[in-house]
Amino acid sequence: MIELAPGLIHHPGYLDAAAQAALVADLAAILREAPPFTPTMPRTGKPFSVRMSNCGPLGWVSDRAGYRYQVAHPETGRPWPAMPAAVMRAWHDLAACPAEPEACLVNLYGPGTRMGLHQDRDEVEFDAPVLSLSLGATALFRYGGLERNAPTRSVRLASGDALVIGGPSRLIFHGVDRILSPDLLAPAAGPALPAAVPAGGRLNLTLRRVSAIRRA
Ligand SMILES: O=C(O)CCC(=O)C(=O)O
Ligand SMILES: [Fe+2]
Repeated sequence: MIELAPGLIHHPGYLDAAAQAALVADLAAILREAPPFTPTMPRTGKPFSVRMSNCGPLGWVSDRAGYRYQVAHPETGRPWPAMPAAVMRAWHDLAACPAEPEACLVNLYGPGTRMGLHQDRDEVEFDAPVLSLSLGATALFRYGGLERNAPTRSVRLASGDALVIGGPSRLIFHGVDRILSPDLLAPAAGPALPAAVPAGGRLNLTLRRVSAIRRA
């Protein structure tokens, strides 16, 4: 494990090849039950380039009305599928949090998809970390400080990597500059991703505690 900044902990190769393949199979079923949707920007309605789904009791959505968590898929109206046991295990293993995660956002990246610099701040509880798991093509992940204009660095997130965004880094600005094509890397790729993910693409899961942790 590598502490990139206080509370920002990279676990390269956290999931081995077998665990990645098993998680991809779980995600294929989740994406059939809760098909990827294209979120749009608040106010402008401009579409994101990343497509999304969720699992767990709550899911993150965005449209003209704003960013929010909700219990149902924005297009099917159905509840989100349950979080796979493997992602719950990763949370218990890495999050150092007394409460369960409530949302697992599933981001689908194609080779040209980016995600602009942002903070994850739609949750009520910031004492819990955000736990990220990556599958498929490697991403160039950018992270900075608590102000948008703070200096930034980047790290490659490869298939099987976990990243804990917590503690003093919980509200850092971060984003995905680009998805690296497999031929630039050795070894390439990771497991074959579900059909809903574009060829040469990437899946990223972020587990989040949304509501306040009840303290004794
Ligand atoms: O794909 C990633 O590595 C980051 C995703 C992210 O920042 C988010 O979904 O809020
Ligand atoms: Fe984020």
